[in-house]
Amino acid sequence: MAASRTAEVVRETKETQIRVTVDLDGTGVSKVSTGVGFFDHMLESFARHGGIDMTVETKGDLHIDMHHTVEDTGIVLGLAIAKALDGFKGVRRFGHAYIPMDETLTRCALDLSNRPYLVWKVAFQRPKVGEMDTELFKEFHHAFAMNCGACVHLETLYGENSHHIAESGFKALARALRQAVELDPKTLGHAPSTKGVL
Ligand SMILES: O=P(O)(O)OC[C@@H](O)[C@@H](O)c1cnc[nH]1
Repeated sequence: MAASRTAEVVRETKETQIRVTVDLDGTGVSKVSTGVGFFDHMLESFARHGGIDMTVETKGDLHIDMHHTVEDTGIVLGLAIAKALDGFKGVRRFGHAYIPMDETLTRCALDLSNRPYLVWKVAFQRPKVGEMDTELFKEFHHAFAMNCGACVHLETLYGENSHHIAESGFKALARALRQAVELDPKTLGHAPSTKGVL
């Protein structure tokens, strides 16, 4: 019986108080509450398409703006997934996904290298989606990648609608991650790296 790949991370600052739980071998059931409706929708989509059971409880200083809420949630979600992966042993390590949403096509390629990096080739035609500033989506993806230990390349190949561009990005990240965290019989028991450790 494989060890459970679950984790809980709690992070409290003067700006945000966040609790995240993940189960990497779930079926994408989520309970999300950040105080930002569109962001909740994106995180629910991330859980569903990542096949990750997830709870996200974020209380942030929204009276200032949404920046801390969105960025810090990305930090804690990244930390929780890295904690559940427990040294990346036995996983595929690499994942990629192409996600169409109507007129939009987005690509994500991801490496659980433990050398975190973000290549962001996503542009929006509108400053907001719902009540969210579109500039915050990069903040989330950057915070997530840095704290998950993932090298993430996310690119909108083409698209117009800002909802589709944002959501296809969360779906592409989720589907690429889902592939990367799959257990690989060829790497069980050791890290998938020629240097012997990630
Ligand atoms: O996961 P789906 O793409 O089936 O739908 C999710 C929901 O976001 C969908 O209603 C949507 C369609 N266009 C923008 N959003």
